Amino acid sequence: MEKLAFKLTRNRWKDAECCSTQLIDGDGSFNVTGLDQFIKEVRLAECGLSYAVVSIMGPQSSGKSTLLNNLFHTNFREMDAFKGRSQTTKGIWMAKCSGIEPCTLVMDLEGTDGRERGEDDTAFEKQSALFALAVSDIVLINMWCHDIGREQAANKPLLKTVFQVMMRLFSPRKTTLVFVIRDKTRTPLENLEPVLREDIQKIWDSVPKPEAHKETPLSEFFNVEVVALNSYEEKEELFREQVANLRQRFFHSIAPGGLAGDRRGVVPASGFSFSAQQIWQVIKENKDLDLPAHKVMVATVRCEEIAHEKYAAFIESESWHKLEEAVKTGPVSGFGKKLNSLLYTSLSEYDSEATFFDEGVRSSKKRHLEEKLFQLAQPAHQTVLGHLRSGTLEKFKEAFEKALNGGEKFSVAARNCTESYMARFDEGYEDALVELANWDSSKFRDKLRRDIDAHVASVQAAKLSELTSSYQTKLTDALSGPVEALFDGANNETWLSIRNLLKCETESGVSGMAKALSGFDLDEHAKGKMLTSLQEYARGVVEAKAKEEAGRVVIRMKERFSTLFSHDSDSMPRIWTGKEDIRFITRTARTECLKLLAVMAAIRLEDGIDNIEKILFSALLDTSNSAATKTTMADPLASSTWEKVPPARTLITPVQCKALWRQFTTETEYTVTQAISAQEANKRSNNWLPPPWAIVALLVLGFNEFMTVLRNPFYLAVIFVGYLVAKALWVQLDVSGQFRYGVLPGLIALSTRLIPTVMDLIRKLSEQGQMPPTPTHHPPRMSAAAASKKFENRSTMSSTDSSDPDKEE
Ligand SMILES: Nc1nc2c(ncn2[C@@H]2O[C@H](COP(=O)(O)OP(=O)(O)OP(=O)(O)O)[C@@H](O)[C@H]2O)c(=O)[nH]1
Repeated sequence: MEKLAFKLTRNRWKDAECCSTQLIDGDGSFNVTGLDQFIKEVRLAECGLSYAVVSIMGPQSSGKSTLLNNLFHTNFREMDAFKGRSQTTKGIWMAKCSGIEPCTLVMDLEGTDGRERGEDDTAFEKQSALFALAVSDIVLINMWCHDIGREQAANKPLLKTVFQVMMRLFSPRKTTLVFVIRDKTRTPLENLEPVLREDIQKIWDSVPKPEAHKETPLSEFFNVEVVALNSYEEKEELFREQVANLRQRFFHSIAPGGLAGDRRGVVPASGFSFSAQQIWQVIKENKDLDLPAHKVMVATVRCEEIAHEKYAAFIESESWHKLEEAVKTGPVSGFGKKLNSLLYTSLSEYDSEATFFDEGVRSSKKRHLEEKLFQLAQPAHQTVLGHLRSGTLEKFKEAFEKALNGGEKFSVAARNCTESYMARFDEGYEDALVELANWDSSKFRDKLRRDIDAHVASVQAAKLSELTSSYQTKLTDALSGPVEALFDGANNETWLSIRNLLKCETESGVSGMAKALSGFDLDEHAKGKMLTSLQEYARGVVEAKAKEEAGRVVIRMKERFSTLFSHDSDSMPRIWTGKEDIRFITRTARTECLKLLAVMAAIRLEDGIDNIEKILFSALLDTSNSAATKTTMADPLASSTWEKVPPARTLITPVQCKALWRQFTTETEYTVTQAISAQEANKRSNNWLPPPWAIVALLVLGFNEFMTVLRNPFYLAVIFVGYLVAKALWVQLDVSGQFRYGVLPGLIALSTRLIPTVMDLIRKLSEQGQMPPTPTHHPPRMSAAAASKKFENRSTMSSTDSSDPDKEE
């Protein structure tokens, strides 16, 4: 039905094309589709504000369509003259005036006073009149010439209606009313017009007006023009001529001074369809029509629509898709310009389409569109900046590492690389800058700067830590071994030597590190702190070593005691022959051990004298300080602190010293006892002669037997042989050696060795008896085995009693 209502017809006006559509049907339904199609066909949207709308009102079958078709070369349906007067135009029709500039639309309204609707049905008449007044710039009022001055004129109710509804338009636009007098009589127009104007004024005066317009003249609302035409039916030629003249007045009707009224309420052409729909809806709902508010409303809706269209077009555009995809994979060269151009195109399209709408609405909707577009595009921009930031950071790291590996000073490398890569970021930042959006993306720059600084700081921390630990290792190596060696030979000069060593090594380490630190961008405070820390570390190494040595002081003391006790002044091992003064040796060794204990008792890295050694000697070694004295005096070691030595520097407290000394003496006592035992045994072994009284008694009592033996050579020989045998057995059995450890062990050892030794002797003697006499005087050459055996025997003999030369003989 709606499709049918729209027709594109080639009318009788030769080459001109005329479009027309039924805008509102007889039932008051608005033909939205038909109108939109019509607007598209006549390309009304492109007209902006350059278009005009003309309507015609008048009694039914008064030749309205005929007039419009002749005047605007349209193709409205006309009544067939031969069928009689009946209604042909239902509702409101619209067509484009052909050949008139600017684009002029004309509306043919259903005739008033129609028999088809019945006498009382004036609702549609009023509605269509109000619609025509709200939408049109020019309203033609078609009237019969013979109705002028008549009380019962057909157009009187129509005019009343027009004036009444005009009051319902808030701040209405000034409309031009062109009264077209049809079937002009011979009465000249000059005479007819005053009568008509009088009629119009009367009607105006009779119309009830709101308080605000009580005194408002007609001219405030309308420009009244009067035109008279001869009868179309009777004087067609003349009619056409007059119509052609009238047509001229519709050219450039919207220009200043043109036929159209003021243009205050005009809506842009692209909003015409929506505006017309809304006006009709308001009229149908019988509400007051506030044209200014309506204009804003139309602007709002249309601007919103345009903005939405532009936004959708932006999203769908291939350029945007490409750009959006490209930024996902990495930085895009010229991103800012590309995005800016896309945004600019979209916004300028909006501007050009919405240009004729209310400025306030237009700007606000543009801002909204901008916001939406920016919101859509900003993530892509941020992605680009994200790529730029992370890429720059990675490149910075590489360049920085390369510069450091190339031997550049840390601070110089850090400064140069930072400046260079921040500048590169700024270039990329500029490239990605979207002028229209002017997004504040400084946070990316700030973040990059923070990341670079953090990286530099972390590398610096690592390098400094590396440097510190290298110097610490150097100091540990330089101090640990020497300090241990110094403690090993602890004496009164030990701590002085340690202090000198510490000072020397610390100074060397600190100066080396200070030189290395000059390459870093450190303030004096931080530098000083690091150097102090190194000094403290060196001191710590010494202190730790001292603590470690103090922990094993008893072992050290025992070693020292053992060395001094068991070796003489030439470091030769002692043999306890009995001549040694064990007491003196023990005391000397213990004195040295006590010195060691005194050295290890406290850390002495500062100059200063303490009396630890004195206290230890007086308490532990001084023999004059007898037990009696000790009982009367307080024990100087019954304390947990040393005088003049703070607890932090104390390694072994007095009480601990006492306990350690006790442990030491107990553990070394056995060595001393062993030495004493060895000495006594030695003495015993060397003292085998009987006591002198026994010798004297033996000589006195055995004098006669002795003389008998001396006088008898046989006895002498037997005694001599017996002596030799006994002597051989003594040597073989090492009798003196066996009895060194006591009588019982000596007897047991001898009993086990006696028989084998006797057997061996007999065997040797028998071997010597069987040996043939030597042919020469030279000593016989011994076989290797015999020589070896002899050597063995000699060495056995010498080892058993090397100190006794008689035995060897
Ligand atoms: N007397 C006279 N008749 C005319 C004139 N113009 C047209 N007519 C005739 O009037 C009749 C109605 O013409 P339309 O143009 O259809 O009139 P209308 O006002 O459009 O009719 P509706 O649309 O039905 O209201 C036709 O028969 C025309 O020939 C004129 O100037 N004088």
